[in-house]
Amino acid sequence: MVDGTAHNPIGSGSAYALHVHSGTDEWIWASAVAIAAELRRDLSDRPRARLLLSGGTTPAPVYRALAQAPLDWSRVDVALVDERWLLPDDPDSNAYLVNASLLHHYAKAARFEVMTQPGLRIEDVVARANAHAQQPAAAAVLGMGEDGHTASMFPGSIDLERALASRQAYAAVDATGCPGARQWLRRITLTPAGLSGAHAKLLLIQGAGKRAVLERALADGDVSRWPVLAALGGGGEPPLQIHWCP
Ligand SMILES: O=C1O[C@H](COP(=O)(O)O)[C@@H](O)[C@H](O)[C@H]1O
Repeated sequence: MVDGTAHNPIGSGSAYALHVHSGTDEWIWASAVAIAAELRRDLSDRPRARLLLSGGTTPAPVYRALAQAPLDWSRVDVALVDERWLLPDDPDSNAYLVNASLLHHYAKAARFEVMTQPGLRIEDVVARANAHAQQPAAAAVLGMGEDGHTASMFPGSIDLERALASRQAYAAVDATGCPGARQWLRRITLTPAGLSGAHAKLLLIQGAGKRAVLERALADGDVSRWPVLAALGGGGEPPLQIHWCP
């Protein structure tokens, strides 16, 4: 494990811990065990625990492993770090991914707060997400794109600065300007303000390409170029736990 401070835009202190795993299986199980430990910790001293999950192409195997953790899932609220402006039954939505990969085995008993619903405007969705975010998260599980985006905070997008500066936990964003957002330009994202209350933050990444992106981001230190830096801890916040494998 490597501890690092790098250029931390948020404050001083240990900003991250890098856990290097030898291969995919170890990465899957270590990440799942780490998330389960955070849930167990919150469940031991409060009635309910909140888990924030990302979508994308990376985390599904971790969620499938996490579903097998013997926790009191009936006391767990699962919510999303971000969502594309799609309904939960759309296979390209992050809700669909979480539903398909996590909500099985023991985790079937969890309560899943989807963001989007037929008839709700994006402003309503954000208002509801902000109301739910009053409950601090036991853990926020983040991903990172090859462009350095995390959640739906995309470098070069027209709404990035507004999301970074938001005092609300969630914001509606237009990701126009960043090709990494692909065709899903309208999105809802957790903001740095929303992330700051999480009791633990994990970043799950795989592959040499993403490791190189992470190292460039840490060396550069500019959160506008590398929104993943918004996830760094320090200054009293828990360090970001980065789980990586080749
Ligand atoms: O669009 C998104 O991308 C990121 C990273 O996804 P990946 O496919 O590179 O793993 C993801 O964390 C986020 O939730 C999602 O909306």
